[in-house]
Amino acid sequence: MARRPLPRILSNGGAQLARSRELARTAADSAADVLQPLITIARGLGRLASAARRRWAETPKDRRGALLFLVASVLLIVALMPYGPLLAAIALMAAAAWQGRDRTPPAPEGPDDSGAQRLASLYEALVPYFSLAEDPEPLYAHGGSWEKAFPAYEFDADGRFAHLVIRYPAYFTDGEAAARARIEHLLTAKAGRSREYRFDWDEEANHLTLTVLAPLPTDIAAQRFVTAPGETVLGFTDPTEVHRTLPLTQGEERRDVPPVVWRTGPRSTEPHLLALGQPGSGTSTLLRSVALQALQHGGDLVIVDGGGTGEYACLTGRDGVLAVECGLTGALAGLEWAAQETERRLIAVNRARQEGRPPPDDTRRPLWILLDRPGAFAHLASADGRRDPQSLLQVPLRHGRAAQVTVVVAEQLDAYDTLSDAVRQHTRARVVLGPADAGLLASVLGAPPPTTPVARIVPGRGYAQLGAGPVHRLQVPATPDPYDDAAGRAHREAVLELLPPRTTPADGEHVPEVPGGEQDLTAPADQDPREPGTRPAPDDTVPEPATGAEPAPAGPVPVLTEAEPERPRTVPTLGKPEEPKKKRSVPTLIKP
Ligand SMILES: Nc1ncnc2c1ncn2[C@@H]1O[C@H](COP(=O)(O)OP(=O)(O)OP(=O)(O)O)[C@@H](O)[C@H]1O
Repeated sequence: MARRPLPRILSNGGAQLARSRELARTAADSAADVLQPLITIARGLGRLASAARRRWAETPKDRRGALLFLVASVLLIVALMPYGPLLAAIALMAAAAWQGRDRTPPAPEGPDDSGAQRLASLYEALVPYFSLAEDPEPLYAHGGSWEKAFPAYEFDADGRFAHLVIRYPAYFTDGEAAARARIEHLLTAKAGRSREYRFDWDEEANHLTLTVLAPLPTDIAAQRFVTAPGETVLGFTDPTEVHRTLPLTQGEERRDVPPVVWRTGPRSTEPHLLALGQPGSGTSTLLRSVALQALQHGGDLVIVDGGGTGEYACLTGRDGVLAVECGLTGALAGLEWAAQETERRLIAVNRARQEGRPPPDDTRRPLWILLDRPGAFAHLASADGRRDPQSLLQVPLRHGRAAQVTVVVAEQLDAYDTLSDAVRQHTRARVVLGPADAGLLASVLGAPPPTTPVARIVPGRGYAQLGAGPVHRLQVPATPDPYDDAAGRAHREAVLELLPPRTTPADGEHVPEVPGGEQDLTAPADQDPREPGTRPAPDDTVPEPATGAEPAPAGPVPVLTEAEPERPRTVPTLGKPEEPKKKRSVPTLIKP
């Protein structure tokens, strides 16, 4: 059953409190509107009373008696006159209303001088794009007035555009990407290149709205996100883009941030993910973040690291991590096992369905195949005359969804062409991190982002698109390698806290302690903490892997012989009927 988060008011009250505050503010505004005349009269009475007090204080003491006598006489005459008290009350109220009127001078209409100058210069710059010689009543003409062209505008404290609505003539070809791009480019230049903008084209009304976007938060550390099983937070985006927020903690601070949530599993329409980026843009960090979340939801992980830099060493030997492979031989073995496991699950699920039983438990635990830089292996494999590990992803990619198998591939942008067709076809969830021009983004994501590229890109910053959905700006939570001394200590500690305990090693197996591991983040630089966790490629050869579509020969799953005592599960011989009652343990890929 999906785990529901506690009502927020019980934990920190953030969203609920904000909603209550909003309601209270609306009620107060409505009440203020209704009670406005009363408020004005009361304010006026107060002003009259203080004027009377002032007058009394200014009157010399010897003349106060005469003044008092005069006031008393007036009051007496008024009281004795027919309708006197009524007329006096009306006069007093009128005087109070007059005195109590709002005297703040109205805000000046229109922009100040510098704003007007900006609008006029932008108008002139747009004339060549939005005018035609044959137009008898041009909206844009040199020396014309910008008032009709810009129905709404706002400036920030520095006098730069914060929001702008632009009208354009109906004949402008707003359906053409190139024509739009020219206008967006010009507006970006005129509004300042250092910021990010969103452009919304209303083709029906011939309106273009420019909105300045605030930078996405870069200080969000890895943590237990409040998500349901099957949901993975890829990162965080703009509040206008998604209708959901996640409660986050940052030390003492709590806040709600809109996430980009990717759904996996049998009902997902984009069950596999491809993350691309320039070197250093943060794709490995994204994979680490996905891995930690998968482990949080009880998934099993097979990690294959083509980069070979040991960035996943912190996961080696952890409960739920079946393998962290960084050599070609290990990668082939791990991926072949994953392909066979996918087939086994499919057969088991199918058989259960035919027999009218629910799918067996050992097919329900999510299996994640995380592959970082497969292009490096493709090159090695072809040089060595061996199989490209990517070919083993065919079955998990094509059929993994029904078998709770999810594939995540990270690759560098310039190696996009080295990805197999299966990877490109079946990874419908896409992320691009780091600098990339609009054309490249459109070809990788499927649609161009509706925002301008950012001038200075921090690691983990990019765009995400899930299936045919909108393109979101994305900032991946900081999930550094905890053994990377260059990363911030708080962020590394946050990752260490999320790591599951180490799996109890099977007989004779020794998972070495990582020097300076969880406790000591200040290990000397000359110690390489990554080394012990990673498994170098063994020299021995692996059995020639079976093709994804063909059933594997009967016998043990290659290389993977260690038993995991806590979670015995059956691994049937692929393509053959499962032998009743004969159980084999799930292989642990850590040690041959
Ligand atoms: N979301 C993020 N927040 C903060 N720092 C990040 C983030 N993503 C990456 N970094 C930092 O940027 C650096 C590069 O990150 P990472 O290794 O993940 O990039 P990469 O794309 O995998 O590069 P390469 O392929 O060259 O290894 C690291 O120091 C990492 O800590």
